[in-house]
Amino acid sequence: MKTAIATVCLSGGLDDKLEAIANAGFERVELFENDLLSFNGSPADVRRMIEDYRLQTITFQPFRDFEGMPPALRERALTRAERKFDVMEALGCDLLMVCSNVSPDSLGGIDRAAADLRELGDRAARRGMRVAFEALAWGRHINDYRDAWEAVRRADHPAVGLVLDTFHILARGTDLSAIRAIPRDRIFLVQAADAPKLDMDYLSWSRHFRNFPGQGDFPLDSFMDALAATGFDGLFSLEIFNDQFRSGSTRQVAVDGHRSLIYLLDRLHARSGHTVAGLTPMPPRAKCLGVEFIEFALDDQAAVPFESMLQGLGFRRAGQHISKQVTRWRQGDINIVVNTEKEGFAHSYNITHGTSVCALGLRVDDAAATLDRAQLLLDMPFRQAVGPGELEIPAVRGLGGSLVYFIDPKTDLARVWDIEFRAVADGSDKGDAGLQRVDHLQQVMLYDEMLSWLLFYTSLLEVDKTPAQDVLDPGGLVKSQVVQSDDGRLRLVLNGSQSGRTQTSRFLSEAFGSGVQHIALSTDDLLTTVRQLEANGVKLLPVPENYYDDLEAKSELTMELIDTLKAHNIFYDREGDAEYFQVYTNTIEDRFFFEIVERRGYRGYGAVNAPIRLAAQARLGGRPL
Ligand SMILES: O=C(O)c1ccc(O)c(O)c1
Ligand SMILES: [Mg+2]
Repeated sequence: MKTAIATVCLSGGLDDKLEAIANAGFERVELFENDLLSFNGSPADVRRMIEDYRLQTITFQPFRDFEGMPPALRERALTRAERKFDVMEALGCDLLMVCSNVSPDSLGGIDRAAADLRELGDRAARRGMRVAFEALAWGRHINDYRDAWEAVRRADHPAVGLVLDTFHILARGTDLSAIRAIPRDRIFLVQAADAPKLDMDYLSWSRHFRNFPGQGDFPLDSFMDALAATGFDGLFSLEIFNDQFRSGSTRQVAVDGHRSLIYLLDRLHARSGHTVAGLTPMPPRAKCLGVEFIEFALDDQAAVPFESMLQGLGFRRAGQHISKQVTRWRQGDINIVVNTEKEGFAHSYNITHGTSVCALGLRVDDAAATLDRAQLLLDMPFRQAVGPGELEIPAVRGLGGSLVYFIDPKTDLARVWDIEFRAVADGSDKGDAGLQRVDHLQQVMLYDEMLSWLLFYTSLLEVDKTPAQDVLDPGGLVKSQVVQSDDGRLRLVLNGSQSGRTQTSRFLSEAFGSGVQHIALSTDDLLTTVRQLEANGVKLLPVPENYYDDLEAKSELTMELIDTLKAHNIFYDREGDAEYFQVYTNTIEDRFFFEIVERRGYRGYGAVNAPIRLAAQARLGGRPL
């Protein structure tokens, strides 16, 4: 397919938009009339600028309120169209996109619309141009793609074709099967957009909340299957009206757009097995086998209390890097890497962000293939100098400029701990707390970044999103979006907030950007773990008594169990027969903390407990451990 993006998707002036579009790897654009009108230069100047970016203008749009006008207004509409053709001639664009009429003056009737489109087609053809007709979901008479197609079919003109815009089709829940019967050369343009499920009028939904394929809830894959059944191989463009995108980073949104398109076509390819023109085949989404390590960047001073906290949590010093100031701490299947180097990536990360997680190591089935896929998805690979005897671990840039490393079981990467680390004696007098695995990571980000990172993870790894939730923080609402693998081996909670006073927002300002705010580690027996933590001198986040009174009122737990939970500050949640137990450490440097969980068949994250936890943390104001 010949992929493109509409200028309306992005923020900035037309020149900023075109630069971002070209830099994101697009070769074609849909030019929105407003972007031309607000540009300080002639259509010929715009044409030159577009050509300088080696872009091609595939369509000029929208042309409104055309079909079905009563005779007195019909002539005016046709004259208006001629003026657009003049502009298009200067732009070097040959396709005018006409959206269905919303005017109260317009009249219904497919034959009337067809006759108007035929006349417009004649006029376009005389100038070597074409027109493409789209049903707006809120069109006055034509608001269903099947009616738009019928009008185009009856117009029976080689210069008149159909636009399929997934928003208008999927927002109305229109049956997709009729798409399969449309001859592919009659579809002049496909516009792709996703959107969250919302209960609102079509126009507001469309103009403010569309997002890129894969970021919303629409069944785009079903649409793609129907489209592919026609053999369609033509113009395929992103057309997203989204307030956030239009105030966001032009560059980032353009890259996200291209990534979403590549991923959409990749899914089509994976389902059908057929080659998709315009798509470089790529390795499948990486199966994530777990978190191999979490690396912290610290300075020498911060490392002292941090490492003593790790000891309190039952971690043992297990290895020292062969050439760097990097220590491996271990418990169960969990590896925490403490990096206090004075140069290199972790050091610069520490200078910018303070004590923080600078890298995640993910266990995947094939690390090299994962990196290949990442590059084809326009993710940013990362390389740094590798010392003698060290491994080059494939990595890409992740949240906040941190790194995501890929480790696999089939190469030397599986032996990274043996190759790059030498064993050291521990000497800790603190007991092992029975922590087994990384259960989940919570990453905090700007609200406007959430859709970007959702797409980053879901396009690269075999993880899927669950419905977003609003969590109440004493300082405002926090939006929380989970991405996780089916088997729970990778669970990420992405949090963002539009309020400046939430824990989420404080993290962003204090850590100078997005990053990991908390790490949840799992145990098979939380009560035993907590007793050991207490023996090790670890202070857990105190939970208010009211919580347990409420728990007693709403659950069927025995008084004895509730008393135990209360005595140890354990949160509880239940889903059917599945149970969840959680405790939190106090915050470190007022922003980072650990959570310890025991899952008994439970698949959630204790969202009901989050407001109480956030309030308790806000009250404490992050007392050091
Ligand atoms: O919201 C609109 O008016 C509008 C304009 C052009 C389009 O292609 C579209 O899908 C919607
Ligand atoms: Mg459209």
